[in-house]
Amino acid sequence: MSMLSIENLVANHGLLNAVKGVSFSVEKGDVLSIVGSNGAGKTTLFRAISGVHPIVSGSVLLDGDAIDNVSANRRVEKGLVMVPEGRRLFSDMTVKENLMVAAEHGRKGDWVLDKVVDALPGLKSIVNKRAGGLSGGQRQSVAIGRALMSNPTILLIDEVSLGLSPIAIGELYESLDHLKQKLDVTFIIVEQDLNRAITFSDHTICMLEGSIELEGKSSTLDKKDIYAAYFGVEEGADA
Ligand SMILES: Nc1ncnc2c1ncn2[C@@H]1O[C@H](COP(=O)(O)OP(=O)(O)OP(=O)(O)O)[C@@H](O)[C@H]1O
Repeated sequence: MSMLSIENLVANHGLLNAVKGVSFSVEKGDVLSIVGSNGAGKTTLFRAISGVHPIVSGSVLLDGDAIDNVSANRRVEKGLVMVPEGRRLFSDMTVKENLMVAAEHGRKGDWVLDKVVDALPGLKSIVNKRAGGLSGGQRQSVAIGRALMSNPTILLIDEVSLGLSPIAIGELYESLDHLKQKLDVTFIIVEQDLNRAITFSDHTICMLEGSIELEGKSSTLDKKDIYAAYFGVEEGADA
């Protein structure tokens, strides 16, 4: 049985059909990257899986059980945790306070403040700083740290590297690689940087206009095919 199965999921924004019957499964310990151009439906899909965006039809199954009627908070308690696009930190609170909020509301487990602070780049030196004054890389570290405080079994990270400097991206992926090896966590990431997405993941899905255009093992997918799927180029056309 797959750890997470998405079956024919449909989600709208008003009259706009943003996710058009998407299906895929993720096995325990697997890393899945979702790529696709702006507006492909990646964020809406993530939000629907997390329970913060309503689904029109289809189903989300966690360990074989449909969780469609389970609230977003309960999904976090079950281990399904999302790092949203834009990080969404409490700007007036310190890093530590941001992390402790998640500890109160998430699953209990090994991931406590000291361990989280040690696991992510640069957190130690900013733990008492206000989140509002942090750089993009620092904010992303705190956002991922906050998710870890909920002791996730499945961690969805939307737009891992968007808006970050190359140095911050390098440091962040170094930590994520480390976490991937050490942690019993299944990762699903949305990543604009195709090379990072492919290198970090076991499987890749490319979305186009709300549907899955291409999917496969990251190590065997041809980058040319991914680019074609990304931009919706017809087979045989010049990419
Ligand atoms: N709040 C909203 N209200 C109306 N339409 C929306 C809203 N959010 C997204 N959309 C539309 O839904 C579609 C899918 O958007 P979504 O943000 O899920 O795509 P995405 O692949 O995550 O793109 P991006 O990389 O730009 O975030 C797009 O056509 C987008 O314009």
